[in-house]
Amino acid sequence: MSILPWDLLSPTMVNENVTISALILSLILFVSLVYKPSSKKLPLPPGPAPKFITGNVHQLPKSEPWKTYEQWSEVFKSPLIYIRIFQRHILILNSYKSVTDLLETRSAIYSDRPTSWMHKELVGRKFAVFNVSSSHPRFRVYRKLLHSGLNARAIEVYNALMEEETGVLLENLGREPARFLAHLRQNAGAVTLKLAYGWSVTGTNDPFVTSIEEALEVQTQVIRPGRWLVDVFPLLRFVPAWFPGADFKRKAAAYKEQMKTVDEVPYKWAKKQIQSGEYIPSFTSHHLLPEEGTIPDEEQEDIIKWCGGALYAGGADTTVSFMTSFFAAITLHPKVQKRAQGEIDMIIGRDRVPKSKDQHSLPYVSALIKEILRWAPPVPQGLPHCVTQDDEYLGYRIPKGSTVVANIWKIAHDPDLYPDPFSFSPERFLNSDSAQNQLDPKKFVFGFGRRTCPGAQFAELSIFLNVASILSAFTISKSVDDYGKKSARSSILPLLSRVILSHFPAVSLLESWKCYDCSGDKLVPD
Ligand code: HEM
Repeated sequence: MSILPWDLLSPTMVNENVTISALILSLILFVSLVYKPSSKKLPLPPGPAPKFITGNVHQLPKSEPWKTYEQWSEVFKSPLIYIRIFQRHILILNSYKSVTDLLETRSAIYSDRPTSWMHKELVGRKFAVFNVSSSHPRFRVYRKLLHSGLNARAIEVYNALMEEETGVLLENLGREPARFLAHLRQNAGAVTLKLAYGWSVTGTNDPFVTSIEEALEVQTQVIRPGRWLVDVFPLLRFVPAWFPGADFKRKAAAYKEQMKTVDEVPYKWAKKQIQSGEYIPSFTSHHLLPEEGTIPDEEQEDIIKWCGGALYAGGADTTVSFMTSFFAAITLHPKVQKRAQGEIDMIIGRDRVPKSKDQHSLPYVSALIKEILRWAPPVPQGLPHCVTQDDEYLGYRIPKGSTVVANIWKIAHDPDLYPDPFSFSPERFLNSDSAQNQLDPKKFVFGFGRRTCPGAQFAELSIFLNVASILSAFTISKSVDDYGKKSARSSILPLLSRVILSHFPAVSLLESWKCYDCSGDKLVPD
């Protein structure tokens, strides 16, 4: 019969030596069976030394923080970097492996969003799709609703709408190429507002687009890390608005009103249209008038409202960023443009522009789109996640509540994944043996785990239509200045054998494009 540890403590054992040895033995056994080293003993991931109160605020650059994160990752020879902004602890993931290991494989605990007292509580955005906590019951409902409205089959309903808006974009570019950034904005606004509410944008000064853009600009200020003292000292949220120095409370109230233009104002308009019977089918009408005929209650309406608002907020800037990078890339690489046009001519011909049904029949155009997503990812540091439990990874401790940032830009320029990462080469994704192709950037540019972008398929179709149609109708080239010299700007020139349009003036592209960040000065045009 085997002796169990507690048997060894039996009072029948009289020999004192035996008792002590047994005690020691049982203690060792107990410790080896039960005791696991506490993760608190593990070190935090490395990072630059913080200051006592402000942490690493002084080391954060004003722009392109993802490049600084990459440098830290090299200095500390670690894909994981840990920093602190006042009381906020931030883990930065600089490799595809760490991002998939944590944000995908352990997504059950890495899918929350960080708390922000000013933005979420005082400005009232805690129920916005982007901000809602993964532990809130609404999270699942939002995801389900967005998935059902934006999956590959559901978006077939919107093919005609997207094709129509691409036609408007071509017309605008042809008529007024110098204002092409405004046309790209109009296109993104038109597609997302029609999708969300059935609202038709008619020009570059659309009232909904203008007020939503202004509100989203305010949001950029509100979410700036370290901007609000209340995020550092949450107790300040109880200070009344009239109290001297409580300016943030008054600002929060004003921002709250302004932010309503993102979701409440267009939602109310759509609801009125739907009630009148004169409406264009949209995400909102589809959910307010479900096929089974049930009328949504107040709570369900609130959910539809927040989801509708997320479509513009998620879809507009990202698409514009992508399209701007497309213009930059194609201006700098005329050979790429020529090859893409050759493919369009050969497969689709010249008597029509590409349609949704052509999305998977143009391999070079698809590779070009992947390369733009990689070269200039529209959301270079993703959206912050938050870990809901203490965790351990690669021998490091990751405390519960840490904000987790995925350095998408670094992954997209990792030489181990993409040899010669700063050169622009759609050929990376064109190998006839697909196993030889480099990693498809769609695996990370749309985010991770339970938070991955619900609009990815819609976005892919929308950017395919724009890219393929522009290439089929125009040739984009560097502009020629008054002295006949090519400048670093881009102009859209008509290709005589395609749609014949008049000559276009130069548009200032590269300066504005730089802020989206790609590889900057290192670019070598063909
Ligand atoms: C090229 C275009 C786009 C890119 C690169 C992109 C990228 C992203 C990324 C990186 C995230 C964060 C995911 C995470 O937290 O891990 C995100 C979230 C989101 N995106 Fe997109 N997106 C694009 C277009 C769109 C479009 C067209 C829509 C809607 C029509 C959309 C709606 C959303 C929404 C609602 C979220 C929030 C998801 C959540 O927090 O649960 N996006 N997107």
